[in-house]
Amino acid sequence: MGRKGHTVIDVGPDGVAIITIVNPPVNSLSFDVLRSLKESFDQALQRDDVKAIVVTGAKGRFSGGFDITAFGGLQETEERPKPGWISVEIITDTIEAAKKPSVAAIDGLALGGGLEVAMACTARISTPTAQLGLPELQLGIIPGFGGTQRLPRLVGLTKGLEMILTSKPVKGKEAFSLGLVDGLVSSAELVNTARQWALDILNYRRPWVASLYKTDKIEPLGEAREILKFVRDQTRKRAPNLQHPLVCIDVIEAGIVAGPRAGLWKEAEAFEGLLVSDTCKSLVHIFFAQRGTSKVPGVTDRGLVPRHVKKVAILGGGLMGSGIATALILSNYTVILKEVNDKFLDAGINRIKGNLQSRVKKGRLTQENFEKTMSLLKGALDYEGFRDVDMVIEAVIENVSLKQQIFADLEKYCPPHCILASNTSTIDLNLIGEKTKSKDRIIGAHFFSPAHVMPLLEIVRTKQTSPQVIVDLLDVSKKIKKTPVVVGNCTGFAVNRMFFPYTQAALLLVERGADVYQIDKVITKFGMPMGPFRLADLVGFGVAIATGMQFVQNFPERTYKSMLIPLMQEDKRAGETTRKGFYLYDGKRKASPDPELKNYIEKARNFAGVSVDPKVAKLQEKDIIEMIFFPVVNEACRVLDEGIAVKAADLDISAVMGMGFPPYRGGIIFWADSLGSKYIYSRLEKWSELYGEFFKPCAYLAARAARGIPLSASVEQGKSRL
Ligand SMILES: C[C@H](O)CC(=O)SCCNC(=O)CCNC(=O)[C@H](O)C(C)(C)COP(=O)(O)OP(=O)(O)OC[C@H]1O[C@@H](n2cnc3c(N)ncnc32)[C@H](O)[C@@H]1OP(=O)(O)O
Repeated sequence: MGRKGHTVIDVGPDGVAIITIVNPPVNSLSFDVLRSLKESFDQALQRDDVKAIVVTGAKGRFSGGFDITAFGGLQETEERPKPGWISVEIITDTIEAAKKPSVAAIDGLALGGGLEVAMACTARISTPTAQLGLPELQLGIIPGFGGTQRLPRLVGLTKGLEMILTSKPVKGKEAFSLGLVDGLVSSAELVNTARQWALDILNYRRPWVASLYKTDKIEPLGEAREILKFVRDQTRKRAPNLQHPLVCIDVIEAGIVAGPRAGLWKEAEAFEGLLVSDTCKSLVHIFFAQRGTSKVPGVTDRGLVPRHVKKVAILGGGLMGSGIATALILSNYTVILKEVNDKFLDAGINRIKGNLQSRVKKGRLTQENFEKTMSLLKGALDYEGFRDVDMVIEAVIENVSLKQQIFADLEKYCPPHCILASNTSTIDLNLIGEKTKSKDRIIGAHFFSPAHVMPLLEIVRTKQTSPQVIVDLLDVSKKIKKTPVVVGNCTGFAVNRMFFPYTQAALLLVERGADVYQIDKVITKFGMPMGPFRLADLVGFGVAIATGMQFVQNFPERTYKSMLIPLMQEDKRAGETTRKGFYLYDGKRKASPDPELKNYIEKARNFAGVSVDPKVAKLQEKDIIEMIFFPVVNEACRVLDEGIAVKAADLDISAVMGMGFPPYRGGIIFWADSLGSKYIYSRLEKWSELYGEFFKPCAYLAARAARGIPLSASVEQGKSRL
C-alpha cells in the first residue's frame, strides 16, 4: 500500500521551519503523517539553520485529526504501536519539549488529534472562522494525544469538559477568548504571523508556554473535584448506556489529582481499551456509513453534475410543508409556499415564522438574518409564480386523486426542467405521476417531522426517475444539511416500512399479556428516544391507522391486525393531541400511565381471540428487545433483498437518523450482525411457530443464517454463495 500522507518541511531565510501536514482531503493524521511529523521535527531541531518552527496544514485545513480509517487496523492488528508512542514520545517529548519554539498556524479545522498537536506547540494562531475541537467522544473513544490533559489546562476545567463531552468545536474567535489560541489573523496573513510569533517567542518578546504544565486556568483541587462530580452525575443521567464519557472524566481527574504526566499515561491506556470497544466500532461504522449514503452506484458514479436549484415551490403549508420551507429558506433557497386559501396560507407562513423565531430565541439566528431569511419566502394561491421554479415539493394530505391532479397541473405550469417531488410517506409514486408524461422527473423527497430539525431525507426513486434528478436532489439535501438515503419505491419506503413491525410487535406482545409501560421502559433503556406506545401517541392514532391500512393491504400475510388502537380511537382517545392515548398527558405534555388502558386491551384481546400467555407476561428485558427489534431486522432484510435500499449501511443510517435508533449500536443491521444471523433466524423461527406468521423469517435472512453470512453482506455476495 502507498503512503498515506506526509509532512513537508521548508526552512526560510529567517530561520523558521514551516512543517506542513499534507494528507487530503482533511489532512488527517495517519501513521505515515505522524512518523513524518516526528522526522520533520527531529530534522528542524537538529539543523543549525532552524531557530523556530511553524506547524500548519495544506490547502487551508490544519488537520481533521487522527486517521479514522486506521481504527479498524488498530482494532485487529497484532502489531499496534506501544501505548504512549504518539502522545508521549512524539507529541509531548518531541514537540512540546523541543528546545526551539513552535507555533501552530490553524486555518479551516483543527479537530481531535489535529488540535492535540496544536496544543503541544508553544503557541497557536488561528483564523477567526477555523473550527477547533475534540470530537473524539462521538467516535466512542477519548482524546488520545494528550487532549484530556492539555485542553482543561488551556481553557479551564468547566469549558474543557464541556467541549470534550459535547464533541462540539468552537470557532477561532471563541477559541481566542477562551485562551485556546493566542492570536487571530486572516488566512492570508496566517503563516507569516505565525512565523513572526515563533521568532518573538525565541527572542523573549512573547511567553514560552508548555500547555501541559499550565496551572493558572485549572481550578483548585477541591473545586475541581466538585465540578467533576457534578459533570459525572449529569453524564450518567444523560448517557446511561455509554462508558467512554465516564472513562474520559476519570482520565481528566487523574491528571488533576496525580499530575499531567500521570494523566497522559492513564489517557494512553484508556484510549487503547476504548478503541476495541463495541461502542467505538459502532460509532466509527456510523461515521463512514453517513458519508457513504450519497454514493449511489449507477447514479453518482456517472460524472453527472448537479444542476443549480435556486427557486423551490412547496405545495401545502401544513406541519410538513412549513417545516420543509423552513429548512430551505435557512439554506438560502427562494421559496414559494402555495396554499388553497388565505387562511391556510397565513397559518403556514406563521408556522415558518415561528420556526425561525424559536431559533432567534435560542440564539441560533440573529434578528437581522431572521428578516433576511423570511424575505426569501413568498406565499401564493395559484400557480402563476411556478413558471420559473427549479423544483416543486408537494406536501399536501395523503390523498391519491388529489396528488394526481396536482402533478398533472404541475406539468402544465412548471418549466420542463423542473424537478417534481412529493413528500408522501406511503403512497406509490408511480400512482402519483400516473396522469403525467413527466415520470423521469418525479421523485420522492420524504422528510421526517419536524422537517427543519430531523436530519434525514429519504430520496425515493421510481424505475423511471432520471439519475440527473437524483443527483440534483442529493445536492439540495447536502445544502440543507440533511443526510440523504436513496431508496426504491414501495409501501412505506425504507424507514417507515422497516419500522412498521416495531409497533406491531409491541401490540402483539401486549395482547398476549406484556405490559405497555414496561415495553416502553425497556425500549427506552435500550436507547430509543421513546418506546412504540409513546411514539404512537406522538404520531397520533389517525395517522397510525391510515398507515396501518397501507401495510395491511400490501403485506397482509405478515401484518399483525390488532384492534387496540382503533378501539381507543373510537372512544376519542387519539394520542397526545387529545391528551389521551396509551398515556394520559397533562398541559406540559408529560405522560403518565392510564389505569383504564387495561379495559381496551381486554377488548382487543377478545377481538383477536387470544388470551394472556404467562410466558409473555413475564418476558425478560432481553426478550422484549428481541421480540420487538427482530421483526424490524426481518423487514429490513426484505428491503435489502428487494433492492429498495442500495446497501445495509444505508438502513443503519435510516434507523439512526429517521427513528432514533442508538448510533452507539451502529444501526439496525450492524446491531443485528453483532448478534448473528443464525441466532436471529432461530429466534424468529421459534416465535413464528408460537405466535404466527408475523415473526416468520424472510428468505434473505434464512439464506444468510444457513450460510452464516452477515446480513450486511451485499445481495450478490449472499447469492453467489447459495
Ligand atoms: C487520538 C485522537 O485523539 C483521535 C482522533 O483524533 S479521532 C478523529 C477526530 N476527528 C474527527 O472526529 C473529525 C471527523 N471528521 C469530520 O467531522 C468531518 O469530516 C470534517 C469536519 C473534518 C470535514 O467535513 P466535510 O468537509 O463535510 O467533509 P466530509 O465529507 O465529512 O469528509 C471528507 C472526507 O474526509 C474523510 N475524513 C474526515 N475526517 C477524517 C479523519 N479524521 N480520518 C480519516 N478520514 C477522514 C471523510 O471520511 C470523507 O471521506 P470520503 O470523501 O471518502 O467520504
